[in-house]
Amino acid sequence: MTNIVLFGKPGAGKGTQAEFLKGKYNLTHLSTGDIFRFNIKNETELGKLAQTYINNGELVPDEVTIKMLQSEVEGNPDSAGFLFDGFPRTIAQAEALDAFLTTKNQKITATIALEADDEILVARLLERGKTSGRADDQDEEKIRNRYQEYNEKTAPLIGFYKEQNKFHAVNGIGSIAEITERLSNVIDNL
Ligand SMILES: Nc1ncnc2c1ncn2[C@@H]1O[C@H](COP(=O)(O)OP(=O)(O)O)[C@@H](O)[C@H]1O
Repeated sequence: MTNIVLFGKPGAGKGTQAEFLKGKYNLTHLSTGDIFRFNIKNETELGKLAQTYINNGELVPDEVTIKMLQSEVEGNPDSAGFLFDGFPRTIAQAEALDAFLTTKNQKITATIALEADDEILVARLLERGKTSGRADDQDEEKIRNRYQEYNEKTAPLIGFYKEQNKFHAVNGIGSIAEITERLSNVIDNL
């Protein structure tokens, strides 16, 4: 079983690449952002809980996010492996994920980061905001807040996975196909 964490700042292209990688490697794609947005759209209890955080560019509390992620994994018992996109985003989430996978005799195979400069990413998000309808993509202040959240809470995961020799990084600037190829090179050599 191959379990990959796709890592990167907001706008780095995780969702775009996941669409290609999931088919190529037969992985179940779990995007916490997509799951939250689906729940918001359908006005579920989870959606109501997450909405304010998301619209303000803040992280949804760990407790809520971890529980949701676990139930998504449990809901795919026949999966050949998972592509985690947008999770973990805090050390507490990463520890909970490791503990949870251990109970299933599984582990994270590798974490692959898509790297790009902040200015490029902010411009990409504002562009996406014109068509995505995402409130968190339309306001530069909320975007900045997501970067602050990333720097404070998510960036420490780089060290967490480096210590386990599981951290790989690829250049996230280039054509979509070029970047898929860079990611595939890493996965093929795991
Ligand atoms: N693992 C997580 N922990 C907490 N909140 C999350 C997590 N994943 C997604 N969210 C919430 O959903 C929002 C959108 O997620 P996502 O679509 O992955 O965003 P981005 O494009 O910023 O990477 C985040 O800004 C955050 O509020």
